[in-house]
Amino acid sequence: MKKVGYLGPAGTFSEQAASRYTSNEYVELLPFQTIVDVLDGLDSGMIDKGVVQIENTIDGSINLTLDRITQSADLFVQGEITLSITQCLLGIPGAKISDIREVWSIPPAIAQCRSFIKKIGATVKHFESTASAAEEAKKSGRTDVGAVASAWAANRIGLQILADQIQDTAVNHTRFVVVTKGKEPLDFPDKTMLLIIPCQEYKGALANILNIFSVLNLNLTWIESRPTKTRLGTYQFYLDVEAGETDECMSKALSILGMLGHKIRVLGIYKASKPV
Ligand SMILES: O=C(O)C(=O)C[C@]1(C(=O)O)C=C[C@@H](O)C=C1
Repeated sequence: MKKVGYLGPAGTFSEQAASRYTSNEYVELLPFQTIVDVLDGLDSGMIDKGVVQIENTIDGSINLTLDRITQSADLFVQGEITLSITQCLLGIPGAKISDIREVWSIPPAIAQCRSFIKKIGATVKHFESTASAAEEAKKSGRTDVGAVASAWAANRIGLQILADQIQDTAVNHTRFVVVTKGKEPLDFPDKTMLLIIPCQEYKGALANILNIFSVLNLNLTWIESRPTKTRLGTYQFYLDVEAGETDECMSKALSILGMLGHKIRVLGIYKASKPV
């Protein structure tokens, strides 16, 4: 049976993403402590696929995921799933919202609920996931601690929902990518994830790169920059293009970028999915 890794423990949004993505397959879902552990597990052959968060409506891209995927030449994005995220404040049974002084969760979940946390005047403490924060809150027995996590986590871990819909915006989505080691063939892909390291030889490289996609009528659904980690002020760019790698316009874009001296790595080829 294929093994699929996700950020655990049971009760995380990542578990929901992994179980929904694989709902038509017989797979074993394996929890890991961090995103990096999931992708290390993939690299070492411990699992066949990893489902990891990459982007959120409110908090933006997850740098750890980008950096760790980039680190291994073999890791490849071959799918995506986007979840609608409703954050709740969970407390131990009997706790009251007016008692909460500390809010525990993973940094992106905290960032999604900044206004609410400010309103209740609580301090924050970071954990590796929403569910690990919820488990620790339960173990602590403290009535002044709340965890930001899902209603599903409340149910699984045995906590009470003190407030729901506490994220800053009504619409809140997190996109997860499905990563494999090596490329697996896929029918009719319609999205390509690229890493472009601009040639440092000339000015305006980014404008020039973006122009190539615009002229070829290729839509970009996501763009992120990360430091090259070699020299301050030098960046590399991550792009999701709404086209398969072998579509005519995409092939043209890739060959023009190559001719101009930019370094390109195709990080993934996959099917676009609608939020669930
Ligand atoms: O901690 C979890 O439950 C996760 O699955 C991680 C994560 C994230 O890091 O973005 C995933 C979705 C939500 O945006 C909040 C937390």
